[in-house]
Amino acid sequence: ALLPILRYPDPRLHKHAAPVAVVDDSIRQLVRDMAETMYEAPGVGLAATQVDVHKRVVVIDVSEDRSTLRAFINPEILEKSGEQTCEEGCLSVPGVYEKVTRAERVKVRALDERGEPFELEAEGLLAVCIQHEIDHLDGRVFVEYLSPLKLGRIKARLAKKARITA
Ligand SMILES: O=C(O)C[C@@H](Cc1ccccc1)C(=O)SCC(=O)c1ccccc1
Ligand SMILES: [Zn+2]
Repeated sequence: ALLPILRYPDPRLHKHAAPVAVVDDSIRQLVRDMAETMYEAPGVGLAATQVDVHKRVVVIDVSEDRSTLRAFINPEILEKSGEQTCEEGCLSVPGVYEKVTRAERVKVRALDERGEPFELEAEGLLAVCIQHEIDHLDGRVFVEYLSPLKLGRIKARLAKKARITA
């Protein structure tokens, strides 16, 4: 099912997600709904926080042909190296694309949809996306890395847009 995506600056985007205790059918259904929502947006990633479910679940698909869905449950970054500055977007902050500097490579450990632990070394957009999504689980939104001046302008623009659509 398509899930509604919270829009910044919704305070629920700043809640800290709780670890998943058991990867059961309800978590697998959440992964399916998040994947459907991500592909429809469209996006290359989605964190459960963004659909107001405060559990540590992330889906990512950075493949060109949108055919490689990856689920990360209770993801943890084990190692980070290098630096890269990448233009990022966010489904919770529509229409805003800004450069953010993050680690170039990450080694991440997570559970898959079967509840099996796995480790993945990622670089490029996949590494950027993993860091962006884990930030969501920790209640962080990428625009908060920008200067206060830029963040102020973004908030003003979003507030204006919200007023018109309201
Ligand atoms: O808000 C999110 O987590 C999704 C976000 C993930 C992300 C994108 C780029 C850099 C870092 C993190 C998005 O997917 S924004 C939309 C987007 O970038 C995109 C959409 C369709 C095709 C390719 C990219
Ligand atoms: Zn985002």
